Amino acid sequence: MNQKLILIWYRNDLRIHDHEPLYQAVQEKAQIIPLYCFDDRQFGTTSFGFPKTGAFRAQFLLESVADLRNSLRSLNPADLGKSVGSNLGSNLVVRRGLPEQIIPSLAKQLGISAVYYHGEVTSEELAVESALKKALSQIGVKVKSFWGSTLFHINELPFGIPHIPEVFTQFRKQLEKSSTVYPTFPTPKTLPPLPKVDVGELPQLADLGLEPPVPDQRAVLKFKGGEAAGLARLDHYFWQKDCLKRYKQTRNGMLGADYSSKFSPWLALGCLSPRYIYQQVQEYETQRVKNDSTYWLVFELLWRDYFRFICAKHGNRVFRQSGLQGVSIPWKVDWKRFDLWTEGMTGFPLVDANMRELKATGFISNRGRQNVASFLTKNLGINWQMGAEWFESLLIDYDVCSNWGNWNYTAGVGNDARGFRYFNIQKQSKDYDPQGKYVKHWLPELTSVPARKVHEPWTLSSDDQKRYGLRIGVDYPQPVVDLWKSVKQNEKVYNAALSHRS
Ligand SMILES: Cc1cc2nc3c(=O)[nH]c(=O)nc-3n(C[C@H](O)[C@H](O)[C@H](O)COP(=O)(O)OP(=O)(O)OC[C@H]3O[C@@H](n4cnc5c(N)ncnc54)[C@H](O)[C@@H]3O)c2cc1C
Ligand SMILES: Nc1ncnc2c1ncn2[C@@H]1O[C@H](COP(=O)(O)OP(=O)(O)OP(=O)(O)O)[C@@H](O)[C@H]1O
Repeated sequence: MNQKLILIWYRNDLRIHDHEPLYQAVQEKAQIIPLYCFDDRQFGTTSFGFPKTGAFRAQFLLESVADLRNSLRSLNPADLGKSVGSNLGSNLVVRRGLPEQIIPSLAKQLGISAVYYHGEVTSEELAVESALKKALSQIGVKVKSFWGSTLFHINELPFGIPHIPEVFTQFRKQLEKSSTVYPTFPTPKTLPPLPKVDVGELPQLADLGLEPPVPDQRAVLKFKGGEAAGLARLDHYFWQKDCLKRYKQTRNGMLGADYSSKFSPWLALGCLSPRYIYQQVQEYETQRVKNDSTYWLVFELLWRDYFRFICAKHGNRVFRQSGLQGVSIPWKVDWKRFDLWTEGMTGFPLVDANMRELKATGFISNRGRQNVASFLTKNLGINWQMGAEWFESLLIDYDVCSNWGNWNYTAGVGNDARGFRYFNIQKQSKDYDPQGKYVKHWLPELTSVPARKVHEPWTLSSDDQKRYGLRIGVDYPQPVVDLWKSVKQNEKVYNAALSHRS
């Protein structure tokens, strides 16, 4: 009898550890073809005209795919056993184009009997899945979709998708009470060799129409894509530097490598599995310490799960201007002010430092994201979708559900109807950057301004401006709005929109 031939379609699951489709195919003693397709639709433009996958994201993706190929293929025998996945004896087939065309054509050419992959929940991804299923069913190829991106498996939810609680706390409490995290799937020790097939070259950034991003020495971390780098980051954060025991106290920081885990880019592309992180947290709790901080990292991973399940529940609502809540707010499409925001030229140092960091590195902290998103929507009253698309283009940890879900929240169109909430930028600046170290890191023009003035440079007298070598309106901008007045105006608009809701 001919051996079964299974194609593993890699998507946002670029790893070999805790990978159910790969594990299953090995269990079935099948021949295996791992495939990654660079889908041109992901390299087009967003509705507001930004590159859908910008250069930082694309670079991180290319590194991750290259690392997966390394893990899957035969390396130098001297590397055997040195790192996860070295010398598995297979390879990664790489193609560029539409998966729903490439996979059926490979299936015909090679006699593939089944295609296994991790399913997604949002419309662009689902559309590809259904086109693929249709094409494969026409040629009699079996398709099997697995659930694998979250900490809690979909089968472990104490409620069906249509009944997922809208409010995070209810979601979390029910899960914590009655669900368990599945153990990780074992990493295969070896794989069958690839059948004869052209493995294909990895594209370069230029092939994807992108310029290589210029590295910025001020970045929090030299992020490198791939499972090996993701596992190394975990080892560093938990085991080498012992940072997990202080995570809850440091997680709101903005400066430096270790205030938070920085796992998000690897999680977004599936280089790290959340269940593996969970297992390591448990190990840490046994070997080192169990405290609020070790709990809190898992708590944050639950936010990630929550957004994914909420997207599965609500479909395209998360992308719509009226958001999950369905509230029509007359958002502005003010390109002039939007550009000041993206360039970090609003005149508010905390906002500007974060926006410059984002543009220069493709990453900013959670504290930063909340503040800049609040400023765009609650102070400038600008359409939150423009902000979400800007993040989509730039963030190396772009995760469709976490990004659009969090933007829904900060814009006040999410499903936690708690009214018009906003961040007081001046208070946030003083609370989270009391010495001004963060803003000075990204805004060198403010270097000599003393801490007590650095978050409100517009209040400097002309003598002080001379003393600190800073001309407001020339070297650093005047504030683009009055913080207080703008928030009050937008609150009125928001409340009026809510009261007109049917
Ligand atoms: C407007 C906005 C947009 C965002 N867009 C994204 C995005 O595209 N991708 C993304 O992964 N996160 C997004 N976040 C959530 C959060 O800011 C990042 O996950 C976090 O900053 C990543 O850094 P870290 O890995 O060091 O986080 P840590 O503090 O170390 O947290 C550990 C992990 O928990 C998860 N997590 C933490 N906070 C959140 C949250 N609020 N929502 C969902 N998951 C969370 C992440 O997977 C993170 O890696 C967004 C937040 C906001 C306010
Ligand atoms: N993974 C993704 N990343 C970013 N944007 C996405 C993703 N998946 C879907 N979208 C966006 O979601 C939007 C789809 O929402 P929209 O409600 O306009 O579609 P629709 O065709 O009207 O949906 P429906 O058929 O449910 O009415 C599109 O702009 C699409 O690009």
